[in-house]
Amino acid sequence: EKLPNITILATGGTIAGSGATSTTTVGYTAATVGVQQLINAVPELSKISNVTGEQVFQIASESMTNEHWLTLGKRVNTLLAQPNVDGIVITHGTDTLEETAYFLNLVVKSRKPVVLVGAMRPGTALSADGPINLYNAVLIAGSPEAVGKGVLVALGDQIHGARDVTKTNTSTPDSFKTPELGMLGYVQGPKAHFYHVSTRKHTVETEFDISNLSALPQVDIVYGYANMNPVALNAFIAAGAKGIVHAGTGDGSVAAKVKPDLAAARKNGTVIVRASRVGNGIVARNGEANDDELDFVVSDTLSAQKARILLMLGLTKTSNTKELQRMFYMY
Ligand SMILES: NC(=O)C[C@H](N)C(=O)O
Repeated sequence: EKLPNITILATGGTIAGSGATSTTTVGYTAATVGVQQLINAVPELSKISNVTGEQVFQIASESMTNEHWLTLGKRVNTLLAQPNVDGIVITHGTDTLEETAYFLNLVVKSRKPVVLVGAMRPGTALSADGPINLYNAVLIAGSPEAVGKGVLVALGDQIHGARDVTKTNTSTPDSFKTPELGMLGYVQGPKAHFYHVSTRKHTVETEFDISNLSALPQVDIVYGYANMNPVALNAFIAAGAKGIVHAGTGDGSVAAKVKPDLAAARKNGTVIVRASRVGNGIVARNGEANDDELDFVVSDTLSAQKARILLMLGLTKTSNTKELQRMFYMY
């Protein structure tokens, strides 16, 4: 039987981290180990695939930028256009892994599997989770069942979809979950078992094209809380934000002290997306604010950090808020 050809793109993170002792599970250094060493640590990979490694970046994922995303997205598209590449695995820090996954879910132009993988413990730790997670990710990326399912995330023997997965715990190994909307499946056997797919469009079905982009429009997030004031919002506007995601309290509610400035920002041309800090549920259009009158967009169920990504990509196509709202209900 012919083994699938999988390219591992390494970007850093804890999966490439090392600590002082085997019990160092916090306070280690992320992004120290190179891609070949990650591959060598899992000799079982050669039984399930022909793996090739490529070091794209070597960073902790809290330092991920829009420019990193454009570089990574273009590299993924170039590789997947080659007939001798069957799938891609991306090793990544877990802090922004869900954001990179969702970005790629919207801009990868291929049905071939793309699987992001990270670890909550550095490779030097007792029960390091990186090696088994990497093995699972390569297995998924080489599975015919993973074709056409959008960008996937592999941690803890589970398969998650890029749109809905999120990091839910600062430090425990079971941190990655898809609350409420549900994960896609398991790795067991060793085999990828799928049970769910998202109904939202992704990869080859989207209207986004990054091939000629060297930057993305500036979009920032303002966070809602009791006693909130409009200082951060206005600072972002003054710094040139083309879009603002308002991570509001509850169903995306906006404090009375902030609403006039948010409305003014929209009148002056900034696109406003109302999201929620809650983490689950739909932000109701014309619920906690009169979005039709204020000309705001709602995030649907996207978290603020993912709404930021969709708004940036949406703004590369249009600044029409009806069109942008359509995208938030489509992706
Ligand atoms: N577990 C991790 O990977 C956390 C690390 N700070 C990162 O995102 O790069």
